[in-house]
Amino acid sequence: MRIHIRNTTILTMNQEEAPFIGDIMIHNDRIEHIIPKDEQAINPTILELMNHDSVQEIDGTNMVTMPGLINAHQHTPMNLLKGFSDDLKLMDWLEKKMFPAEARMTPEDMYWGSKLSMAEMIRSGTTAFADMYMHMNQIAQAVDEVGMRASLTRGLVFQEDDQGARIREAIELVENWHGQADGRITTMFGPHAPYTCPPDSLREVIKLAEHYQLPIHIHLAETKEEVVTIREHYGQTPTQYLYELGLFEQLHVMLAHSVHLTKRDIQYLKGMRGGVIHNPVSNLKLGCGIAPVTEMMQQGITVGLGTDGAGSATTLDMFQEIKAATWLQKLDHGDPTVLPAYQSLQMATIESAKLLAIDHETGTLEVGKKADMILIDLNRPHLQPVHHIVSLLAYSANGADVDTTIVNGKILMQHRQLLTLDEQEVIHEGNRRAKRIIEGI
Ligand SMILES: N[C@@H](CCSC[C@H]1O[C@@H](n2cnc3c(=O)[nH]cnc32)[C@H](O)[C@@H]1O)C(=O)O
Ligand SMILES: [Zn+2]
Repeated sequence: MRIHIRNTTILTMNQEEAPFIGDIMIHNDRIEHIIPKDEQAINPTILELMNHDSVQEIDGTNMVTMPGLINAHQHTPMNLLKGFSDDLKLMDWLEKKMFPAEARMTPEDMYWGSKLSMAEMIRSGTTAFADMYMHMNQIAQAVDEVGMRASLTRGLVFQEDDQGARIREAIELVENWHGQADGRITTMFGPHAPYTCPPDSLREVIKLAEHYQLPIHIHLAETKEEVVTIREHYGQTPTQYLYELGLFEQLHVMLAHSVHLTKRDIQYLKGMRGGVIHNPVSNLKLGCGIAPVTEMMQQGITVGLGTDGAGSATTLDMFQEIKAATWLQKLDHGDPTVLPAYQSLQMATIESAKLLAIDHETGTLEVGKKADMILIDLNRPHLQPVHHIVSLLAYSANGADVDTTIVNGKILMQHRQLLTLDEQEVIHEGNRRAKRIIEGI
């Protein structure tokens, strides 16, 4: 099965390669050819291939084709809790609203909540995401059916009883789903956060991750309160707490937030495998603070982008995260030259791919990589005139400008029509379930 994207402006996100007009040939799940226009005439095999009748044609005229966006930190079923509880401090929001609501959520709620998030993500140009939640089997099922790429983690909190059940669920997820769904699903282990994971529990999860040779996905230093709590309990910063437990010795680690870091904390993270997931909109909305993104990048730490759950994020539109990330850093440093447009797009593509340990497969458009890409329609007033495409994409585009979304060589949305899920059914089911879950909280 081949798909030929014709006459499109190609932004490969491979180093600082400038956008160019050309064609892309997809063969099954991979990128087979990327052909600049001026090379087509001298390449008869390509021309012969393009005119083959079994090729599905996509007219990419007036569209930019770029790597799909990668949301490196999500709690997808929380889309059912979007707008249910806003304007609260994190721990109040978590303890008084989220945890009670989550206690009512059934495995089927996770399936439909995750599908509602995936509908929103596909529409706004996200092709891969990292999820940390519970009842992960149903979420994996939804990912398998819808066709997205996902890194899945069973989030582990150790404040309540029956920890065994949660650990068993985490191991089942890894054993049943890692590498499944045509390789689109990968898995990690997820101790929730320093303040919900005492040392012994954290050591247990680290041992598990080392045994399975899989990464760790954890929240870190999101709020000032967390820093105070950990200092009171352990006399350390949250980062030092993780470092002393040996978290960074062998494992690939994804650290969500990492807002409140001292200079010494950043040194602890220097040279780590994996890196930091920056969630600027969530940090803004929860009043958490501004993560030291520029400083971490200067130390060579990989920094990708995520939205966090729809409970604390406002939408799952990664174009919004891109804008918030670059504009926050410019404001924080009083310097408009920090985190320029191209670098902010890299955070949402290849840098997030590195965090999910899938950058060998996706994150840039290169021959041989997986065919995960989006087509953005420039033919609209807010994206014209086209002086610098990279600036337009970083500073002007939004999720509604995405016309087509392709994952693993399969078209999930074309001309803004979702092709692998029934959007009205998902909206109906999501509403029905959300009402029950939040009743009386
Ligand atoms: N509550 C579940 C664990 C789910 S893991 C993911 C957890 O992270 C929580 N969460 C979502 N966003 C944030 C955030 O920004 N900071 C910390 N926790 C969050 C979310 O509400 C959820 O409880 C259990 O008891 O097994
Ligand atoms: Zn989170």
